[in-house]
Amino acid sequence: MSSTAPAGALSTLTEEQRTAAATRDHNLFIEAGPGSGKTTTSAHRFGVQRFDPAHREDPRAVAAVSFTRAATRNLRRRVQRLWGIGAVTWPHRIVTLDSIMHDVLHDTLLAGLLVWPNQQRLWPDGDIRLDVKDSWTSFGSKQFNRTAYRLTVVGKDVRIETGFVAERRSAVPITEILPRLREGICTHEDVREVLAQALAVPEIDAFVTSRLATTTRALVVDEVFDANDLDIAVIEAAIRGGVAVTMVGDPWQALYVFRGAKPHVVPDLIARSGAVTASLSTSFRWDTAEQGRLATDLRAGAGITLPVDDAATDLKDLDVVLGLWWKPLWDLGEGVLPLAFHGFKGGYEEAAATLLLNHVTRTIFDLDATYLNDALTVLAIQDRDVPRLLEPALQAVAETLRAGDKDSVIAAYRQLVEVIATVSPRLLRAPHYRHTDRLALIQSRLRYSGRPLPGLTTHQAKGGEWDAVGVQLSGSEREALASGLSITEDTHRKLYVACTRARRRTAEVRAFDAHV
Ligand SMILES: Nc1ncnc2c1ncn2[C@@H]1O[C@H](COP(=O)(O)OP(=O)(O)OP(=O)(O)O)[C@@H](O)[C@H]1O
Repeated sequence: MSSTAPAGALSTLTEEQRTAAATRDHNLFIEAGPGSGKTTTSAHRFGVQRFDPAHREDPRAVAAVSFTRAATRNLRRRVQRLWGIGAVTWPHRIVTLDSIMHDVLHDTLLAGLLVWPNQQRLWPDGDIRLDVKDSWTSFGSKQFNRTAYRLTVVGKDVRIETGFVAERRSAVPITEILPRLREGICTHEDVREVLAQALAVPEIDAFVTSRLATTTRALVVDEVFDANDLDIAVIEAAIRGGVAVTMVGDPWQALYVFRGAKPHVVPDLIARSGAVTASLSTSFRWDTAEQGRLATDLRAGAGITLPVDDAATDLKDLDVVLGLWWKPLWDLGEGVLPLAFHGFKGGYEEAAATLLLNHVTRTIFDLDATYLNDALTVLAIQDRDVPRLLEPALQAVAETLRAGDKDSVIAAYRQLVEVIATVSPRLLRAPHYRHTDRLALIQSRLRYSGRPLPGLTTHQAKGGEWDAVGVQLSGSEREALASGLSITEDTHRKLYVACTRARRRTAEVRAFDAHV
């Protein structure tokens, strides 16, 4: 294994970026606004620490974590481009924080500090292998029901508690879940639940701290303002263990409050860690004075009004349209093709339509539909190559839609049902407007005379940049921009992220009838 870093990897950085990437300060906080090179600098810092000659013989890992797979992939790609493929060979790695949590829980079970339900029978030779899934939907469809379960830590035992919630809601019934839990299968959510309780036990907390210290010498935490309580507890355990922790983020771009992110407590974490702050003051994103001014004004809380583009006529000047929600993006008309119908709910018909949407977005934009993986999981399709293998069959469905009128939607739906039956055990229901409506949405985009623009929500756009960005706004979002954004408001931060993705120009996009 080579320990030599590519020469001159830092030469393209500004003085500020270079200092942040190469400083010998043990704990570091890299603070910066949009486009100032946070990801670029994180990728450099990862390599500097990975190839540090002082640690040539050190067996411990340099790790970088982010909160989403997309952000992790982006950082890994940049590190490999800068430092070569060998930069992330074992034990060094760039993974989601969920993956670190899984490792930590696994080690805690292996050390005998926690005992999984049915552990003796499951892994009699002590070779513990939890099988952690994204969700339960690959094992059964969501149904309206009241059954619920929770994993609790009682002494050393992980126990399964069952019961009922007050209101029926769409969820996989626990009759599908309980046998799997006893087979050592669980979800990332379960891992988090167990770990959060386990870390309250001083002996386990001490074990996790020392485990992190003995396996990891440096940790880069990307987008630290998206951390929730458990994330913060694990980062803090690493700091206590003496791991060199670099925290990178912009408090204005914290978007994951719905997943429990606590952007307001991160400054305390940084203060407690004794991290030195490195600020990156120059943004490389803005190619026009207008876009630079917009970003500065938004951050200063000044009111702004975006120029308005007509969704019927002006889209050709844009590269992408962003919105806070999926549905209003579809409402902009056939010139915008969003990468998802709505937040993924887990139905079979929805998953089938998502596979078709993915075929269309791949063909037109070379981009995956946002919930492709969820769709494959729900349809119990293990082979991730299936979307590629289905291309000719899905193209035939798309042709039926493109060539036909409204009535062809039902024919296309039946055709799609047959295609899915070749790769999935799930049975799709007969045509119903709730299922065929999604195909009608795709049909209008296929029949559009021009090339539609991709529509993304702010969450998908985070970390991305384009020349010209259209933003879809509701009345209250427009008013929020006009009266000035506040960093403490979740919606305002989403608007801030949407309006700071463009290099050259940001415009509001409205459907034609919204003008009158
Ligand atoms: N020193 C530099 N010289 C030239 N271009 C740079 C430099 N640093 C970063 N860039 C470019 O600036 C753009 C933004 O960089 P990057 O994505 O790292 O910023 P960021 O702070 O992570 O952005 P955001 O917070 O908005 O996601 C990229 O196109 C990157 O290549």
